[in-house]
Amino acid sequence: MNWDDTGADTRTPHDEDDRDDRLVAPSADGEDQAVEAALRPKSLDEFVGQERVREQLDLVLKAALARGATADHVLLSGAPGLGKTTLSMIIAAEMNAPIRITSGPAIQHAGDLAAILSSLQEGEVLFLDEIHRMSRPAEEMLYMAMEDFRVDVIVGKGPGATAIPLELPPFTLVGATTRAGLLPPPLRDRFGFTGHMEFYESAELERVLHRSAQLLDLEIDAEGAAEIAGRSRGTPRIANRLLRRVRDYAQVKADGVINREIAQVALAVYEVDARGLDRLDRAVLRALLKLFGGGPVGLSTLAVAVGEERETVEEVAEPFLVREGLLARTPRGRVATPAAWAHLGLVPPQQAPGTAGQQGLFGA
Ligand SMILES: Nc1ncnc2c1ncn2[C@@H]1O[C@H](COP(=O)(O)OP(=O)(O)OP(=O)(O)O)[C@@H](O)[C@H]1O
Ligand SMILES: [Mg+2]
Repeated sequence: MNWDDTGADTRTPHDEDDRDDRLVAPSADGEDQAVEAALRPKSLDEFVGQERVREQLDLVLKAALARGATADHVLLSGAPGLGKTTLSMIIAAEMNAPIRITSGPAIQHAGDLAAILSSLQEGEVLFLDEIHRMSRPAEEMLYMAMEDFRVDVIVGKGPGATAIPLELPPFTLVGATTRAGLLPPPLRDRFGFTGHMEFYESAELERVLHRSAQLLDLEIDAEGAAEIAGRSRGTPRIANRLLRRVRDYAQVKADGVINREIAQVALAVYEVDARGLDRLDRAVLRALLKLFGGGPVGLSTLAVAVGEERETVEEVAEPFLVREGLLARTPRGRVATPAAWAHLGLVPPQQAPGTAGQQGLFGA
Protein backbone atom coordinates (compact mmCIF):
# COMPACT_ATOMS: atom_id res chain seq x y z
CA MET A 1 0.00 0.00 0.00
CA ASN A 2 1.27 3.43 -0.90
CA TRP A 3 0.99 5.41 2.31
CA ASP A 4 2.19 8.62 0.74
CA ASP A 5 -1.04 8.96 -1.15
CA THR A 6 -2.92 9.54 2.07
CA GLY A 7 -0.63 12.36 3.05
CA ALA A 8 -0.98 10.90 6.53
CA ASP A 9 2.63 11.34 7.53
CA THR A 10 3.28 14.77 6.07
CA ARG A 11 0.27 16.90 6.83
CA THR A 12 -0.34 18.89 9.96
CA PRO A 13 -3.78 19.82 11.22
CA HIS A 14 -5.26 22.84 9.49
CA ASP A 15 -6.13 25.83 11.57
CA GLU A 16 -9.00 28.21 10.93
CA ASP A 17 -6.99 30.37 8.54
CA ASP A 18 -6.12 27.43 6.38
CA ARG A 19 -9.78 26.62 5.96
CA ASP A 20 -10.47 30.06 4.60
CA ASP A 21 -7.46 29.83 2.32
CA ARG A 22 -9.07 27.02 0.39
CA LEU A 23 -9.81 28.04 -3.15
CA VAL A 24 -13.12 26.20 -2.91
CA ALA A 25 -14.16 27.65 0.47
CA PRO A 26 -17.74 28.89 0.23
CA SER A 27 -17.15 31.85 2.57
CA ALA A 28 -15.72 35.15 1.37
CA ASP A 29 -12.05 36.00 1.87
CA GLY A 30 -10.55 39.47 1.69
CA GLU A 31 -10.01 39.42 -2.04
CA ASP A 32 -13.57 38.23 -2.63
CA GLN A 33 -14.96 41.09 -0.61
CA ALA A 34 -12.97 43.58 -2.64
CA VAL A 35 -14.19 42.34 -6.03
CA GLU A 36 -17.66 41.15 -5.08
CA ALA A 37 -19.09 44.64 -5.04
CA ALA A 38 -18.07 45.03 -8.66
CA LEU A 39 -19.48 41.66 -9.71
CA ARG A 40 -22.83 41.87 -7.94
CA PRO A 41 -25.86 41.97 -10.21
CA LYS A 42 -27.83 45.15 -9.56
CA SER A 43 -31.33 44.10 -10.60
CA LEU A 44 -33.53 41.01 -10.53
CA ASP A 45 -33.19 40.70 -14.30
CA GLU A 46 -29.42 40.56 -14.02
CA PHE A 47 -29.53 38.00 -11.21
CA VAL A 48 -28.76 34.59 -12.69
CA GLY A 49 -30.69 31.45 -11.76
CA GLN A 50 -32.85 30.88 -8.65
CA GLU A 51 -35.88 31.11 -10.96
CA ARG A 52 -38.41 30.33 -8.29
CA VAL A 53 -37.13 32.78 -5.69
CA ARG A 54 -36.70 35.42 -8.37
CA GLU A 55 -40.20 35.00 -9.71
CA GLN A 56 -41.82 35.00 -6.28
CA LEU A 57 -39.79 37.97 -5.13
CA ASP A 58 -40.61 39.84 -8.31
CA LEU A 59 -44.32 39.48 -7.49
CA VAL A 60 -43.88 40.50 -3.85
CA LEU A 61 -41.96 43.62 -4.82
CA LYS A 62 -44.13 44.62 -7.78
CA ALA A 63 -47.29 44.22 -5.71
CA ALA A 64 -45.87 46.38 -2.94
CA LEU A 65 -44.79 49.02 -5.45
CA ALA A 66 -48.25 49.01 -7.03
CA ARG A 67 -49.88 49.48 -3.63
CA GLY A 68 -47.41 52.21 -2.80
CA ALA A 69 -46.56 50.20 0.28
CA THR A 70 -43.41 48.94 1.89
CA ALA A 71 -42.59 45.36 0.89
CA ASP A 72 -43.18 42.52 3.32
CA HIS A 73 -40.26 41.26 5.36
CA VAL A 74 -38.13 38.79 3.43
CA LEU A 75 -36.09 35.89 4.74
CA LEU A 76 -33.35 34.50 2.50
CA SER A 77 -31.86 31.18 3.44
CA GLY A 78 -29.12 29.26 1.71
CA ALA A 79 -25.51 28.18 1.78
CA PRO A 80 -22.70 30.78 1.75
CA GLY A 81 -21.94 32.43 -1.58
CA LEU A 82 -25.28 31.75 -3.26
CA GLY A 83 -26.30 35.41 -3.43
CA LYS A 84 -28.20 36.36 -0.27
CA THR A 85 -26.39 39.66 0.25
CA THR A 86 -26.64 40.36 -3.47
CA LEU A 87 -30.37 39.74 -3.46
CA SER A 88 -30.93 41.98 -0.44
CA MET A 89 -29.29 44.85 -2.30
CA ILE A 90 -31.40 44.10 -5.34
CA ILE A 91 -34.55 44.23 -3.20
CA ALA A 92 -33.63 47.73 -2.06
CA ALA A 93 -32.78 48.79 -5.61
CA GLU A 94 -36.03 47.40 -7.03
CA MET A 95 -37.98 49.22 -4.31
CA ASN A 96 -35.99 52.42 -4.92
CA ALA A 97 -35.24 52.34 -1.23
CA PRO A 98 -32.07 52.94 0.74
CA ILE A 99 -30.53 49.96 2.49
CA ARG A 100 -28.94 49.63 5.92
CA ILE A 101 -26.68 46.66 6.42
CA THR A 102 -25.92 44.97 9.71
CA SER A 103 -25.60 41.46 11.07
CA GLY A 104 -26.74 39.32 13.99
CA PRO A 105 -23.31 39.12 15.62
CA ALA A 106 -22.91 42.93 15.34
CA ILE A 107 -25.97 43.41 17.51
CA GLN A 108 -24.77 42.62 21.00
CA HIS A 109 -27.51 44.33 22.97
CA ALA A 110 -31.14 45.09 22.32
CA GLY A 111 -30.12 48.75 22.60
CA ASP A 112 -27.93 48.39 19.50
CA LEU A 113 -30.93 47.20 17.55
CA ALA A 114 -33.18 49.93 18.99
CA ALA A 115 -30.69 52.54 17.81
CA ILE A 116 -30.71 51.13 14.29
CA LEU A 117 -34.47 50.68 14.11
CA SER A 118 -35.27 54.13 15.41
CA SER A 119 -33.06 55.75 12.80
CA LEU A 120 -34.62 53.99 9.80
CA GLN A 121 -36.36 56.04 7.15
CA GLU A 122 -39.77 55.15 5.85
CA GLY A 123 -39.53 52.30 3.34
CA GLU A 124 -35.88 51.62 4.10
CA VAL A 125 -34.55 48.08 3.74
CA LEU A 126 -32.77 46.75 6.82
CA PHE A 127 -30.50 43.87 5.88
CA LEU A 128 -29.75 41.65 8.85
CA ASP A 129 -27.13 39.11 7.85
CA GLU A 130 -26.63 35.96 9.92
CA ILE A 131 -29.91 36.66 11.62
CA HIS A 132 -29.72 33.32 13.46
CA ARG A 133 -26.80 34.70 15.48
CA MET A 134 -28.67 37.57 17.09
CA SER A 135 -28.89 37.77 20.88
CA ARG A 136 -32.12 36.72 22.51
CA PRO A 137 -33.20 40.15 23.84
CA ALA A 138 -32.53 41.72 20.43
CA GLU A 139 -34.57 38.98 18.81
CA GLU A 140 -37.53 39.70 21.03
CA MET A 141 -37.32 43.38 20.26
CA LEU A 142 -37.28 42.50 16.59
CA TYR A 143 -40.56 40.55 16.89
CA MET A 144 -42.43 43.64 17.90
CA ALA A 145 -40.63 45.86 15.43
CA MET A 146 -41.47 43.54 12.55
CA GLU A 147 -45.09 43.09 13.47
CA ASP A 148 -46.19 46.41 14.92
CA PHE A 149 -43.41 48.76 13.80
CA ARG A 150 -42.83 49.66 17.39
CA VAL A 151 -40.07 49.16 19.94
CA ASP A 152 -40.00 49.61 23.67
CA VAL A 153 -36.91 51.52 24.64
CA ILE A 154 -35.92 50.70 28.22
CA VAL A 155 -34.72 53.69 30.17
CA GLY A 156 -32.98 53.22 33.50
CA LYS A 157 -32.08 50.03 35.33
CA GLY A 158 -33.57 47.70 37.93
CA PRO A 159 -37.00 48.31 39.47
CA GLY A 160 -37.00 51.94 38.34
CA ALA A 161 -36.59 51.05 34.66
CA THR A 162 -39.39 52.14 32.37
CA ALA A 163 -40.30 51.13 28.85
CA ILE A 164 -40.91 54.00 26.49
CA PRO A 165 -42.80 52.90 23.38
CA LEU A 166 -41.42 54.27 20.17
CA GLU A 167 -43.22 54.22 16.83
CA LEU A 168 -41.13 53.14 13.83
CA PRO A 169 -41.68 54.04 10.20
CA PRO A 170 -42.67 51.05 8.06
CA PHE A 171 -39.53 49.30 6.83
CA THR A 172 -38.64 46.02 5.11
CA LEU A 173 -36.50 43.62 7.04
CA VAL A 174 -34.42 41.32 4.87
CA GLY A 175 -32.92 38.58 7.00
CA ALA A 176 -30.27 36.21 5.70
CA THR A 177 -29.28 32.91 7.20
CA THR A 178 -27.27 29.89 6.22
CA ARG A 179 -29.20 27.91 8.83
CA ALA A 180 -32.94 28.45 8.46
CA GLY A 181 -33.53 25.55 10.81
CA LEU A 182 -31.89 27.46 13.65
CA LEU A 183 -34.39 30.30 13.53
CA PRO A 184 -36.99 30.24 16.29
CA PRO A 185 -40.45 29.71 14.77
CA PRO A 186 -41.83 33.03 16.08
CA LEU A 187 -39.12 34.83 14.11
CA ARG A 188 -39.56 32.72 11.00
CA ASP A 189 -43.32 33.28 11.07
CA ARG A 190 -42.94 37.03 10.99
CA PHE A 191 -41.48 37.03 7.49
CA GLY A 192 -44.02 37.53 4.72
CA PHE A 193 -41.84 35.73 2.23
CA THR A 194 -39.08 33.16 2.55
CA GLY A 195 -36.73 32.45 -0.32
CA HIS A 196 -34.70 29.26 -0.25
CA MET A 197 -31.61 29.63 -2.36
CA GLU A 198 -30.47 26.46 -4.10
CA PHE A 199 -27.07 25.49 -5.42
CA TYR A 200 -26.67 26.57 -9.06
CA GLU A 201 -26.73 24.38 -12.13
CA SER A 202 -23.63 24.33 -14.26
CA ALA A 203 -25.35 26.24 -17.08
CA GLU A 204 -26.28 28.99 -14.63
CA LEU A 205 -22.72 29.25 -13.35
CA GLU A 206 -21.56 29.53 -16.94
CA ARG A 207 -23.78 32.58 -17.32
CA VAL A 208 -22.36 34.01 -14.08
CA LEU A 209 -18.85 33.43 -15.43
CA HIS A 210 -19.51 35.05 -18.79
CA ARG A 211 -21.02 38.04 -17.03
CA SER A 212 -18.10 38.34 -14.60
CA ALA A 213 -15.55 37.93 -17.40
CA GLN A 214 -17.15 40.81 -19.22
CA LEU A 215 -17.05 43.02 -16.13
CA LEU A 216 -13.41 42.08 -15.49
CA ASP A 217 -12.57 42.63 -19.16
CA LEU A 218 -11.51 39.02 -19.72
CA GLU A 219 -11.92 36.84 -22.75
CA ILE A 220 -13.42 33.43 -22.07
CA ASP A 221 -14.96 30.96 -24.49
CA ALA A 222 -17.95 28.68 -23.88
CA GLU A 223 -15.84 25.62 -23.10
CA GLY A 224 -13.60 27.53 -20.74
CA ALA A 225 -16.65 28.74 -18.83
CA ALA A 226 -18.10 25.21 -18.74
CA GLU A 227 -14.85 23.85 -17.35
CA ILE A 228 -14.71 26.40 -14.53
CA ALA A 229 -18.45 26.06 -13.82
CA GLY A 230 -18.11 22.30 -13.38
CA ARG A 231 -15.52 22.85 -10.66
CA SER A 232 -17.37 25.58 -8.78
CA ARG A 233 -19.46 23.43 -6.43
CA GLY A 234 -22.73 25.06 -7.46
CA THR A 235 -21.62 28.37 -5.93
CA PRO A 236 -21.24 31.69 -7.79
CA ARG A 237 -18.69 33.00 -5.29
CA ILE A 238 -16.43 30.02 -5.95
CA ALA A 239 -16.99 30.36 -9.72
CA ASN A 240 -15.87 34.00 -9.58
CA ARG A 241 -12.86 33.09 -7.47
CA LEU A 242 -11.76 30.26 -9.77
CA LEU A 243 -12.21 32.61 -12.71
CA ARG A 244 -9.72 35.04 -11.18
CA ARG A 245 -7.16 32.30 -10.57
CA VAL A 246 -7.54 31.01 -14.13
CA ARG A 247 -7.19 34.57 -15.37
CA ASP A 248 -3.85 34.87 -13.53
CA TYR A 249 -2.65 31.71 -15.20
CA ALA A 250 -3.88 32.78 -18.61
CA GLN A 251 -2.14 36.13 -18.31
CA VAL A 252 1.19 34.71 -17.14
CA LYS A 253 1.41 31.50 -19.15
CA ALA A 254 -0.80 32.06 -22.19
CA ASP A 255 -2.19 34.86 -24.31
CA GLY A 256 -4.84 35.79 -21.76
CA VAL A 257 -7.78 34.06 -23.44
CA ILE A 258 -9.49 31.49 -21.24
CA ASN A 259 -10.45 28.26 -23.00
CA ARG A 260 -11.00 24.71 -21.75
CA GLU A 261 -7.35 23.74 -21.81
CA ILE A 262 -6.16 26.83 -19.96
CA ALA A 263 -8.88 26.35 -17.34
CA GLN A 264 -7.96 22.69 -16.88
CA VAL A 265 -4.25 23.29 -16.53
CA ALA A 266 -4.68 26.33 -14.29
CA LEU A 267 -7.05 24.58 -11.91
CA ALA A 268 -4.82 21.52 -11.81
CA VAL A 269 -2.09 23.86 -10.57
CA TYR A 270 -4.45 24.93 -7.78
CA GLU A 271 -5.42 21.30 -7.11
CA VAL A 272 -9.10 21.78 -7.84
CA ASP A 273 -10.21 18.69 -9.74
CA ALA A 274 -12.82 18.18 -12.47
CA ARG A 275 -15.61 17.90 -9.93
CA GLY A 276 -14.46 20.74 -7.72
CA LEU A 277 -12.80 18.62 -5.04
CA ASP A 278 -9.65 20.08 -3.58
CA ARG A 279 -6.69 18.48 -1.86
CA LEU A 280 -8.41 17.99 1.47
CA ASP A 281 -11.55 16.50 -0.08
CA ARG A 282 -9.48 14.05 -2.08
CA ALA A 283 -7.27 13.17 0.88
CA VAL A 284 -10.38 12.23 2.87
CA LEU A 285 -11.83 10.17 0.03
CA ARG A 286 -8.52 8.51 -0.69
CA ALA A 287 -8.00 7.50 2.94
CA LEU A 288 -11.54 6.16 3.10
CA LEU A 289 -11.06 4.08 -0.03
CA LYS A 290 -7.47 2.97 0.22
CA LEU A 291 -6.98 2.55 3.95
CA PHE A 292 -10.44 1.44 4.96
CA GLY A 293 -11.70 -0.27 1.84
CA GLY A 294 -14.51 2.26 1.47
CA GLY A 295 -15.69 2.08 5.11
CA PRO A 296 -17.60 2.11 7.29
CA VAL A 297 -15.04 3.91 9.39
CA GLY A 298 -15.46 6.28 12.32
CA LEU A 299 -14.97 10.00 11.80
CA SER A 300 -12.10 10.22 14.31
CA THR A 301 -10.18 7.40 12.67
CA LEU A 302 -10.66 8.97 9.27
CA ALA A 303 -9.49 12.34 10.58
CA VAL A 304 -6.33 10.84 12.08
CA ALA A 305 -5.62 9.07 8.79
CA VAL A 306 -5.58 12.36 6.89
CA GLY A 307 -3.80 14.27 9.64
CA GLU A 308 -6.69 16.64 10.20
CA GLU A 309 -8.88 17.68 13.07
CA ARG A 310 -12.15 15.83 13.37
CA GLU A 311 -14.06 19.09 12.96
CA THR A 312 -12.17 19.98 9.79
CA VAL A 313 -13.11 16.71 8.16
CA GLU A 314 -16.69 16.91 9.37
CA GLU A 315 -17.41 20.57 8.65
CA VAL A 316 -15.07 21.45 5.81
CA ALA A 317 -14.70 18.37 3.63
CA GLU A 318 -17.70 16.17 4.30
CA PRO A 319 -20.67 18.40 3.46
CA PHE A 320 -19.60 18.72 -0.15
CA LEU A 321 -18.63 15.05 -0.46
CA VAL A 322 -22.05 14.07 0.89
CA ARG A 323 -23.79 16.52 -1.42
CA GLU A 324 -21.89 15.11 -4.38
CA GLY A 325 -22.95 11.59 -3.46
CA LEU A 326 -19.36 10.50 -2.90
CA LEU A 327 -19.62 9.80 0.81
CA ALA A 328 -22.42 8.77 3.13
CA ARG A 329 -22.71 9.24 6.87
CA THR A 330 -24.18 6.11 8.42
CA PRO A 331 -24.69 5.07 12.05
CA ARG A 332 -21.74 2.71 11.64
CA GLY A 333 -19.43 5.32 10.23
CA ARG A 334 -18.42 6.95 6.97
CA VAL A 335 -18.97 4.96 3.81
CA ALA A 336 -17.78 5.64 0.28
CA THR A 337 -20.29 5.34 -2.55
CA PRO A 338 -19.56 3.64 -5.89
CA ALA A 339 -19.19 7.15 -7.36
CA ALA A 340 -16.27 7.78 -5.01
CA TRP A 341 -14.38 4.77 -6.35
CA ALA A 342 -15.08 5.89 -9.88
CA HIS A 343 -14.03 9.46 -9.21
CA LEU A 344 -10.60 8.43 -7.94
CA GLY A 345 -10.26 5.79 -10.63
CA LEU A 346 -10.23 2.93 -8.16
CA VAL A 347 -11.97 -0.44 -8.23
CA PRO A 348 -14.11 -1.39 -5.21
CA PRO A 349 -12.76 -4.59 -3.57
CA GLN A 350 -15.99 -6.59 -3.89
CA GLN A 351 -16.01 -6.09 -7.66
CA ALA A 352 -12.44 -7.24 -8.10
CA PRO A 353 -11.60 -9.64 -5.28
CA GLY A 354 -7.97 -9.67 -4.32
CA THR A 355 -7.09 -6.60 -6.36
CA ALA A 356 -8.06 -3.94 -3.84
CA GLY A 357 -4.42 -3.20 -3.13
CA GLN A 358 -3.51 -2.55 -6.75
CA GLN A 359 -4.27 1.02 -7.55
CA GLY A 360 -2.73 1.16 -10.96
CA LEU A 361 -5.43 3.43 -12.28
CA PHE A 362 -4.98 5.93 -9.56
CA GLY A 363 -3.85 9.22 -10.98
CA ALA A 364 -5.16 12.30 -9.20
N1 LIG B 1 -27.42 34.86 -9.03
C1 LIG B 1 -26.22 35.42 -9.17
N2 LIG B 1 -25.85 35.92 -10.36
C2 LIG B 1 -24.63 36.46 -10.50
N3 LIG B 1 -23.71 36.56 -9.53
C3 LIG B 1 -24.03 36.10 -8.33
C4 LIG B 1 -25.30 35.50 -8.09
N4 LIG B 1 -25.34 35.11 -6.81
C5 LIG B 1 -24.17 35.44 -6.27
N5 LIG B 1 -23.37 36.02 -7.18
C6 LIG B 1 -22.01 36.49 -6.95
O1 LIG B 1 -21.44 35.70 -5.91
C7 LIG B 1 -20.83 36.52 -4.94
C8 LIG B 1 -21.31 36.11 -3.58
O2 LIG B 1 -22.67 36.44 -3.41
P1 LIG B 1 -23.25 36.97 -2.02
O3 LIG B 1 -22.22 37.77 -1.30
O4 LIG B 1 -24.53 37.64 -2.30
O5 LIG B 1 -23.48 35.60 -1.27
P2 LIG B 1 -24.12 35.33 0.17
O6 LIG B 1 -25.20 34.35 -0.03
O7 LIG B 1 -24.48 36.64 0.80
O8 LIG B 1 -22.92 34.66 0.96
P3 LIG B 1 -22.65 34.63 2.56
O9 LIG B 1 -23.56 33.61 3.14
O10 LIG B 1 -21.20 34.22 2.67
O11 LIG B 1 -22.88 36.02 3.07
C9 LIG B 1 -21.13 37.95 -5.31
O12 LIG B 1 -19.94 38.57 -5.72
C10 LIG B 1 -22.03 37.92 -6.50
O13 LIG B 1 -21.50 38.72 -7.52
MG1 LIG C 1 -23.70 37.59 2.46
